[in-house]
Amino acid sequence: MPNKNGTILVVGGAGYIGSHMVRQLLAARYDVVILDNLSTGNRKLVPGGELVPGSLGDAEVLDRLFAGHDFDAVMHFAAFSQVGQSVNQPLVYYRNNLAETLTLLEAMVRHDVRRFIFSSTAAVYGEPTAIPITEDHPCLPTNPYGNTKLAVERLLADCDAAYGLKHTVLRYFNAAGADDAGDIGELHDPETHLIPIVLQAASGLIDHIRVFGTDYATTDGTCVRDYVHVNDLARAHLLALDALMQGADSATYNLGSSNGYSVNEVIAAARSVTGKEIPVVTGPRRPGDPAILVASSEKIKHALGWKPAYASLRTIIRTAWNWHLKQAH
Ligand SMILES: NC(=O)c1ccc[n+]([C@@H]2O[C@H](COP(=O)([O-])OP(=O)(O)OC[C@H]3O[C@@H](n4cnc5c(N)ncnc54)[C@H](O)[C@@H]3O)[C@@H](O)[C@H]2O)c1
Ligand SMILES: O=c1ccn([C@@H]2O[C@H](COP(=O)(O)OP(=O)(O)O[C@H]3O[C@H](CO)[C@H](O)[C@H](O)[C@H]3O)[C@@H](O)[C@H]2O)c(=O)[nH]1
Repeated sequence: MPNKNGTILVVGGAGYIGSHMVRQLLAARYDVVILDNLSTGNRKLVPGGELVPGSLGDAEVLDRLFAGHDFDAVMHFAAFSQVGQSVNQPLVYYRNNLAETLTLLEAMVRHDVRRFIFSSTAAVYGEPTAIPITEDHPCLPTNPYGNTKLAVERLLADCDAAYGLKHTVLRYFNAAGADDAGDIGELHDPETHLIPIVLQAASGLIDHIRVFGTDYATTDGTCVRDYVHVNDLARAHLLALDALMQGADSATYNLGSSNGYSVNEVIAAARSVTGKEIPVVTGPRRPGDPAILVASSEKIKHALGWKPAYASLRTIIRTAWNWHLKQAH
């Protein structure tokens, strides 16, 4: 049966969040083309659609892609996203996250594709002055990664004004969990995110989890974050896509659960879900980590009716554990 809803280019669709997006788009009967250079992604995460290996900074590849398909919209997940690495290699980050995105936007304008959904981040806010963080909180990133994302946000606003490029900016807080089927999930090498590392410690793949800092001004001294399920992130994109298809104006939304959990609380929840001991050692703060990041997601709730379906941290961890166990076998 032919797909009826449209054709979407998913850039970075072989990555963690992008692969969950591809699955939801296919389920919602969109045709999906994935552009991914597999730099941090993995072919085995791609759940369907047409994978075109290549870089979004390659104008020739883009021209061929846009000439060969009638895209209704582009979803852009491709980026490097390790904060610490961005501090040491800013040129690599500005090249990959900003310059390559410029090439993609140029191709879109050239081929008259004017709907765009962008994966931004809580890192655009920097050190928050108020919690929960609303979208009108000042944007003062504290690292090059956040700077590159904010630069793209500003570029998008200018492209809307000049070329009518309608876009939705989605500022994710901490993406976590895996699809319930257990066949796609977080697969980074090296892994830097808390929950997958905690689960590696639970299964004995690593000796312990190191807690970065126990002297923050939080209830137990460890950093507080807002964990949001990867399928909830993908569902927000579907809602944003629907809105853009119906002529919505450009908008910026936070995506979080609005609940904050400390690193110690995440470890405790993981112990309870896995039934494993999870050895912990404490270490110094990781440079650049704000003490508390918790989203207000009221704006997208009101505008698009989005609400996380995976509301509890335990449920989120359970889906990640399910994926982790299937990986091991
Ligand atoms: N994971 C999180 O908690 C989180 C939080 C906030 C924002 N984000 C943003 O969400 C997006 C997806 O994150 P993720 O965790 O799925 O990352 P990921 O590394 O798993 O996925 C990124 C994908 O993009 C591809 N890619 C990177 N550069 C490319 C290029 N130049 N050309 C083509 N493909 C390229 C990679 O191969 C990979 O498949 C990123 O933009 C990230 O900055 C992630
Ligand atoms: O081995 C570890 C790994 C992480 N942490 C702590 O766990 C918390 C969560 O860390 P993650 O690395 O999982 O996530 P971040 O909050 O650093 O980063 C997330 O949010 C950022 C925005 O602030 C970016 O968007 C980034 O891409 C996204 O993964 C932090 O307090 C971190 O210090 C540890 O204690 N030990």
